[in-house]
Amino acid sequence: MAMAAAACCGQRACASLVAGVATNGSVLSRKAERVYSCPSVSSTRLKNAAVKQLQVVMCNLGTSNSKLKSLPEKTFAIEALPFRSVAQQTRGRNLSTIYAAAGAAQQAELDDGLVREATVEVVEDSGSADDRVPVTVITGFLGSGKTTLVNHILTGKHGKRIAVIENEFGEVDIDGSLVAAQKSGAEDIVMLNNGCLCCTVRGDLVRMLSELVRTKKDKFDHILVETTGLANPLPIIQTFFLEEQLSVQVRLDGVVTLVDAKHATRHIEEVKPEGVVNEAVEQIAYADRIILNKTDLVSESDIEALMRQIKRINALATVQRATYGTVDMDYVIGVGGYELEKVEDEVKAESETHDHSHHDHEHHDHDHHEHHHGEDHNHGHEHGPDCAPDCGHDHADGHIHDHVHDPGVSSVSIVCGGNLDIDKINTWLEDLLDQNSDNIYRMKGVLSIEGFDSRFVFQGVHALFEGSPDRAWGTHEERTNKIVFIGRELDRASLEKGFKDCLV
Ligand SMILES: Nc1nc2c(ncn2[C@@H]2O[C@H](COP(=O)(O)OP(=O)(O)OP(=O)(O)O)[C@@H](O)[C@H]2O)c(=O)[nH]1
Repeated sequence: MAMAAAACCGQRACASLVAGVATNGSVLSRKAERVYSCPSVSSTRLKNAAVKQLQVVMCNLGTSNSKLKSLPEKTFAIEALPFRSVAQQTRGRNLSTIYAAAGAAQQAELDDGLVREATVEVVEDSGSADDRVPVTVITGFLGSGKTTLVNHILTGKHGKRIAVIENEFGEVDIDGSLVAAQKSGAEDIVMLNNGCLCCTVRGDLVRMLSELVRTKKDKFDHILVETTGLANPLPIIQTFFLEEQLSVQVRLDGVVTLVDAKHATRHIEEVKPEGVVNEAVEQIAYADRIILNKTDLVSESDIEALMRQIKRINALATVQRATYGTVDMDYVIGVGGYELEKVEDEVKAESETHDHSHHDHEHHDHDHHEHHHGEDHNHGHEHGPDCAPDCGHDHADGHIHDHVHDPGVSSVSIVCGGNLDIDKINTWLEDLLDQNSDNIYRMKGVLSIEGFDSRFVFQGVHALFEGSPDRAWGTHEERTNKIVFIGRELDRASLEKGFKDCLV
């Protein structure tokens, strides 16, 4: 599934919950089976999709007819800021762009770049499988067991042919570190050893992936990328969405992070100078799957404490204990960490493990300092993540609170029933990403929008954001909103209040 990306949209990225289309400012019933949100990433899929009916939905001011007409037949592009409803746009807040083209025949009038009328009906046919090569990024602090896991995967009985890109600093002893890999006959092991993937050799990663796919695509089914122990996963993740050419060849299947049960706490708790990232924390925060490795070296209580610490950072990823990276292949391959179809499972699993009604998330207590926003208007108490939005304190009044919130990386989950007003949730999410996308590492959610029969799912990495209508709510299904943020300096109370203010 494609993710909208800044590079391809030419503006901050975007996706659309806008499934309904409107005339005269009113929202009509949704007709889209699937709304794609990025032209470049999904082009392969789109070419294969059976477009039943497709008309121009909406056009940004300034998007010319010729631009739309120049798109090849049976392709379309949609770009939009999150959750922006047609009503809002026609009121002149021209932040979104949704445009589509499926041959000129059904195009709506576009003379002045505004939408007159539109419907979208795109039906994905069964032959429209995504044929991009999946890539798993394996990360984890120095010595956590990454190569051991790679060897385990390469020697496993999964029937997949795997290529490996291995990033090491300096000289690498291939014979030593990847003996099993070589014996197992991995399709390709490519070394990247002149720097770190997340910074100096990112261009090399792009070239290598492209080259592998271009020359040997029929020789393997999956690519593993093993990062250095000090890599920050974010630039690597972004590469898959922002490099347009690459994004049509490969797709990021997931980030798997190894955590060394013996040493991780020390690394996680290390206080870094201002502006310096703590790689161990970042690696956990961006993970889709976490392997708590080397559990043979620590006690049960240490494992449990570390589990809690990991969950506070990343409430979305599943965590599995292991020794020598021995986990089921399904756990690391075929993760679908960026697929909207998987969002529900992840968000559901998270919400089931937490009792949200009691706000029982603990502080992410490493790397903390009290965060005083001022001394002169001290409310005489501290309130942090445990403080409910309706606690009676004004969270949004611009007053200076003596206010503790978590300056580290943590997760905030919000679960609540009720329907959301599409305009309000649009605006809230858009403002949130506008103001805070640097701090919001990942977000996933399932939403219930007033007036819509279908659920809406979305997921994002910083400003990269993708959303889509999902299946219809069941007749007896409770319409519950679930949303999970992972990020830095998340203010739980403010997020909860902002979200709940969007309820009708
Ligand atoms: N006791 C124990 N040792 C392990 C386990 N997993 C891996 N090791 C050992 O830990 C050492 C480091 O493992 P690697 O797989 O090389 O770790 P890495 O993350 O690739 O290391 P770097 O590339 O240096 O960051 C090796 O000696 C492994 O045999 C485990 O579960 N238990």
